[in-house]
Amino acid sequence: MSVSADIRRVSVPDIRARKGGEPIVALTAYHAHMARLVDPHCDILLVGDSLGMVAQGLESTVPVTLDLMILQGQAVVRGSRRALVAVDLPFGSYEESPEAAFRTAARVLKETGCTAVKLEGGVGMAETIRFLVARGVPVIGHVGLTPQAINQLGSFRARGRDEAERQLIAADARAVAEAGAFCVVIEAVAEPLAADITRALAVPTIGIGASAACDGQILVLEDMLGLSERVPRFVKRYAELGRAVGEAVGSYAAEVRARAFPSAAHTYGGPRPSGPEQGLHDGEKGTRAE
Ligand SMILES: Nc1nc(=O)c2c([nH]1)NC[C@@H]1CN(c3ccc(C(=O)N[C@@H](CCC(=O)O)C(=O)O)cc3)CN21
Ligand SMILES: CC(C)C(=O)C(=O)O
Ligand SMILES: [Mg+2]
Repeated sequence: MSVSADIRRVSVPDIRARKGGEPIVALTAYHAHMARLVDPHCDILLVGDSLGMVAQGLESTVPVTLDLMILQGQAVVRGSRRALVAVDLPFGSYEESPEAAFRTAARVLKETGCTAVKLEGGVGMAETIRFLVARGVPVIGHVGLTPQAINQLGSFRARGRDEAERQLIAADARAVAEAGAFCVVIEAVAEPLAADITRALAVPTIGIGASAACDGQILVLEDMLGLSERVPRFVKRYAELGRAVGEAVGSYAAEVRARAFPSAAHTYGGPRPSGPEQGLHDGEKGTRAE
């Protein structure tokens, strides 16, 4: 029997209640296997549209489709049990009208089983956020650097570099919070602005390249694991998994070429697989939910 049946997911009120308290830990996840590994440590798993750049090799998040977000959202919900799962609404799926946004968000909630959606934008999206929240869709706001606007912005640079732009970003954050967003992602702004916004809002702020002044932090998982080729300057690499993958695959390739793999232990009709070489299989058995 599963011991997990009584583990309740982090809820929207749980996140709201973290304002000014213990920092919120969030990471992106796109796949069931990574969700399973990350879930025990996180409050929020975001199925970010950055998956288009990280997993699809795209130059920006603009081409990411709703169908892709739903497929990966399903995988992350299946792979997790504790964290709140939120899914990014991709470019073109929500901006046209509050009604269009609701249809999109309803599909995401119904087809993935996630708890919340995230959408980019500030003052211009406040009416849409109010419309969604009034109809049972929890919304995470996203202000500062909004990557879906890359064609207007020109580059993924830090935002709020002059006072006028800082005022606009602060107004965006206030507008999405007042419209009912239960937390707000602030991307790529300097600490004083992030601190001002965090003080001004009644809901938690979650920073990415927005300093320790925020109520929580989020990073793209592949970036902090050392799997991404290039990372924004605000990323700290907590592991070098890219190197580990290269080494493992190099060993495999060398053994295949030398006919050292597969040995008898990994061949049907040979000795039963057991011992330290089989550690991966043993380990998986021990942590399965069923
Ligand atoms: N892998 C990945 N990680 C991310 O954090 C991320 C994505 N992808 N895709 C969507 C957005 C884009 N993001 C980015 C991407 C690059 C920088 C960056 O390196 N900025 C440089 C300046 C780059 C320039 O001037 O063109 C900087 O120093 O801030 C910042 C945020 C954050 N998001
Ligand atoms: C980095 C976060 C905030 C995001 O929007 C994404 O991964 O798409
Ligand atoms: Mg995103």
